[in-house]
Order: sequence, then C-alpha cells, then structure tokens
Amino acid sequence: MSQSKEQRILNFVLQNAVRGDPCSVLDTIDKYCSQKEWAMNVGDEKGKILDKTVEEANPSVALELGTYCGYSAVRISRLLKAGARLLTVEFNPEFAAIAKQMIEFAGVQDKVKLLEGPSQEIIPQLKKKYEVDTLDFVFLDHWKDRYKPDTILLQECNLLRKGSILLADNIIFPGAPDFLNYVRKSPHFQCTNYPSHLEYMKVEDAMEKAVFLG
Ligand SMILES: O=C(NCCc1nnc(-c2ccc3[nH]cnc3c2)[nH]1)c1cc(-c2ccc(F)cc2)cc(O)c1O
Ligand SMILES: [Mg+2]
Repeated sequence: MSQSKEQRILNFVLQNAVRGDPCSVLDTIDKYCSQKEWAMNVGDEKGKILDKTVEEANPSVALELGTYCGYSAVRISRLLKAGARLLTVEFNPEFAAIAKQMIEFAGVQDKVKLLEGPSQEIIPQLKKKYEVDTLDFVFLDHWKDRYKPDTILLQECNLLRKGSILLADNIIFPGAPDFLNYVRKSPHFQCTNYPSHLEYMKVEDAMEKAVFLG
C-alpha cells in the first residue's frame, strides 16, 4: 500500500531532524512541506504569530483543536512553562498516529496529551475526564465550520475565564466567516486580526485572536 503524505513527512523528520529537539523538528517539517509536498501545518510565518500569542498567554492549560501531524502541538508545547500542559484533539486516526510519533520524536510528550475523537464530544469531557478547570489558551485549527460551534460549546461548558485567549488559523483561506462574524459581534470577545499568508504559499491568509471578556 503506498505511503500517505503524512507518513512521508514523518519519515523525513525521523531521518533528518534531531531527536528531542523541537526546533529541529519544526524546521525539518517546514523544509519538506515548502520544497517537496505542501501540507496544512500552520507553518513558520503564522507559527511566529502563534509563538507570540502563546508567550502572551503563558498558559498552564492549553487546548488545540486539529492536531494533524503535530507541527503546532510541538510548536506550542516547546514554549510551555514547567508543569504546563497542552491537550490536542484529532479526529482522524491516521493523523493521530502520525502526530503521536512526531510529538514523541520531538521530546515534548510529557507536556502534550493527544485526545482522539470529534471536538464536539471531547470538549464536554474536558472538566471531568481530563481534570480541566478553565483553559488559558485555545488554538483553533480544525475543520473551519467547527470553529464557531466549538467556541460556543467552550463557553457553554464554562471552560473559558476572563482573559482566556483564543487564536484561530485560516481566517481568510480556507476561511471561517461564521466564526469571524460571531466573535467580532460578540460583547464577550475582544478581537485582533493578524494578516499573514497561507503556509508555504504566497496566498493571503490571516489569524484572529479573540480574548474572552467573561
Ligand atoms: O482543513 C484544515 N485544517 C483541519 C485539519 C484537521 N485536523 N484535525 C481536524 C479535526 C480535529 C477534530 C475534529 N472534531 C471535529 N472535526 C474535527 C476536525 N481537522 C486546513 C486546510 C488548509 C487548506 C488550505 C488550502 C487548501 F487548498 C486546502 C486546505 C489550510 C489549513 O491551515 C488548515 O488548517
Ligand atoms: Mg490551519
């Protein structure tokens, strides 16, 4: 059976990156996906916006929706303080299996918990099953039509507190228009737009930060 693109990305990392070095893993994925095969990692340009937002949040508990190959899970967890943790949700079992190996190779497995399943099922379990009180940071990078319903679900489950920071990828391409409309019109969010480009391409994209006001 021919290998998947995601398996080829993982193999390239296993053969070319430095085990236990998150930056080397990120650089190696970016090298492969810019030179050989495009893939939907957040990439280095938007990754720098992600870095700044994670540093601003300095989260004890962070949530990522949409693990994919684990690029942003490695990117986020490399910045977490001692004792802090990232919960990352992946729906696709093949992606989850690749991400698990990527996270372990990067050496950040002690900071990351990979949860397999649909976000709408996992979010309501976070408090009781995963011992979450509230989330300090949320990175939305999963199916774009899930951003708005999952943001509403996070509020309904009392998982956000005054100052919780949400960062959403792909605001322009593929786009998440209902989410953007919702957070920008809501009195409960203070929004900031960060123009950028689609990973590994010259195509316009953007990220949106939405701070929960309580
Ligand atoms: O679809 C994307 N990302 C989503 C992957 C995912 N990985 N995991 C999930 C999940 C996880 C739990 C879920 N629970 C319920 N749905 C779920 C979906 N979704 C995506 C697509 C593009 C893109 C750009 C240009 C193109 F021409 C084609 C594509 C760019 C990006 O930066 C993306 O992030
Ligand atoms: Mg994305």
